[in-house]
Amino acid sequence: MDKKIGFIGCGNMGQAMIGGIVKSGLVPPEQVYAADPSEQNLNRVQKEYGICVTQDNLVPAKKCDILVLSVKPYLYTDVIEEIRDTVKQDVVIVMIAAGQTIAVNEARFGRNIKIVRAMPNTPALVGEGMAALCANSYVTDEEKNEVREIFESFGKAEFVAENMMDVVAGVSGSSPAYVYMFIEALADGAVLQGMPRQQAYTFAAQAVLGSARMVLETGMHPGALKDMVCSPGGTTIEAVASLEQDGLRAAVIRAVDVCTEKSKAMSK
Ligand SMILES: NC(=O)C1=CN([C@@H]2O[C@H](COP(=O)(O)OP(=O)(O)OC[C@H]3O[C@@H](n4cnc5c(N)ncnc54)[C@H](OP(=O)(O)O)[C@@H]3O)[C@@H](O)[C@H]2O)C=CC1
Ligand SMILES: O=C(O)[C@@H]1CCC=N1
Repeated sequence: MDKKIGFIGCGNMGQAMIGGIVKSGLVPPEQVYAADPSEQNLNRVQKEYGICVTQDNLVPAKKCDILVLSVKPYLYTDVIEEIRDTVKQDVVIVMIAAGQTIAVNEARFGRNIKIVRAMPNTPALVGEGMAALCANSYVTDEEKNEVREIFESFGKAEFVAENMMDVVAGVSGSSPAYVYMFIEALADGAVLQGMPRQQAYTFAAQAVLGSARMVLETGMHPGALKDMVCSPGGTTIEAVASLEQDGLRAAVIRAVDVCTEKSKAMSK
């Protein structure tokens, strides 16, 4: 891709996306820019990925064709105020913040600005991200495809209606955190039964990875895949019955629901 891609904010999500883009070879590292106040963050990405780094937000604003606003949601007002007179006329702004709507941010730019709203997740760093995208009417189909290509360079990406973005936060933006809790708990269970901790993380994480791939690659219903593991009178059904009793499903459904509601509340 012959485009310069910039990041304003180079924390957890910015670094995950930068890592994903550079590792995929979508653009050479010298076409990727990151601005952040933290020298430590900048040194890390500069050393690891060889991209251009700066503490001045106006550098990527001036140079980049696609500019990702990867700062915390509450900083959007100030950052847009800072960059809006410097960005290229036809720049595509990619907003990844939870609860930041296209309409509110169009108004902050105060002109017809191209905006793609996205909700990615940190597994982008290892090429297994999941992102939802939506765009305003100023973004051309070609530009939508370019932005999709960026997100697909480190995982899967789908365009959705903007009113789906809150639930995307609940089901894939935030859910890596719940999955890590599940992996940690699986490993704790194994440690309780005598397995060394590091080995327990490998066994737990590989079981989760393999199960996720079974869902995606076989296309089978998750319930049918679960049934294939449960031998009658065997070990698994003991564990499944115990999880049902302890409310695993209800807890997870509630977690996705409160996360989605929080994202909706942040939009107001
Ligand atoms: N983390 C995740 O899994 C996901 C996050 N997001 C979204 O990504 C955005 C960033 O989140 P995350 O990466 O977790 O947050 P982080 O705090 O890890 O990263 C934000 C970075 O922005 C820097 N920063 C602060 N002020 C400015 C400024 N004025 N100009 C430029 N950079 C600045 C921060 O520096 P300092 O620390 O020195 O303040 C920090 O390095 C959020 O809006 C979030 O909603 C979306 C999907 C998933
Ligand atoms: O916790 C948050 O608000 C961000 C958005 C999705 C994941 N992390």
